[in-house]
Amino acid sequence: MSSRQFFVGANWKLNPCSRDEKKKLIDMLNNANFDKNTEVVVAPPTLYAIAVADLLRKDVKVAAQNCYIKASGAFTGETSPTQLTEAGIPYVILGHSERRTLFHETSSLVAQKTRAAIDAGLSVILCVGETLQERESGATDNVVKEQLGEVVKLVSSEEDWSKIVVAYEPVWAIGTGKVATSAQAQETQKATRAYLASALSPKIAESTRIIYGGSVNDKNCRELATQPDVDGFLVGGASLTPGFVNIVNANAS
Ligand SMILES: O=C(CO)COP(=O)(O)O
Repeated sequence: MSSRQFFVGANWKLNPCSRDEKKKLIDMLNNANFDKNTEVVVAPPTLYAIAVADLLRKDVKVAAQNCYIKASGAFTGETSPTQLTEAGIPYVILGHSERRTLFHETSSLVAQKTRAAIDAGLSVILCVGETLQERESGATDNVVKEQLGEVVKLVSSEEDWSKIVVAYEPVWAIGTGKVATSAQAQETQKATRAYLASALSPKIAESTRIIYGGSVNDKNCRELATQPDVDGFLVGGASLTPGFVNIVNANAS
């Protein structure tokens, strides 16, 4: 049994749209019985982050879904990591595959964002993962290494890595209902930890939480949670449903 604290993140993506839906989700979270040993983080759309943080129980933290590399300046439409810190938002998701694909974020930019976020005092949920084509061609571990390698160039101290949760999210499993098997998640997450050990240090590798994301639901979460290198989940669609409570409690005995 590892000493890493189980971590479950809710990535609401661009949901919900109405105030009513938002209130329902917050009520669901506030009334839930969560395992005390699990760290729970909710990432609403940035526009709602402050309001959600105000309304949410205080043992659940709030994350933004993205931020820029600069604190301020002429960068229309962006959110600065310093502004997030000032607003009392402790976490940010970076490198999500939707941002890499739809908004053309490179691994180098994601690494710069990670550096800037940590410098501003934020913790980072750093997403990595391969496409179906990359998995089928046997490139999974190399893709994850390349994505993490850019971050390792800019972020290498033990203190900085204590602020990072790595989210392994195979692109083919996101929003498709096609969850990775627990063996697939374990294999890639074990390889990811081995990479962190060789690129940084065994100590950093051992203490960094590596979570799984991609079609996690309240049916498949318990089996995934039994894997030694699965330290939690980043949940999309199912985080908008009452089943999210069971996912948070997937590691509870
Ligand atoms: O992208 C995800 C979490 O960041 C996963 O999304 P789904 O759980 O909807 O597959």
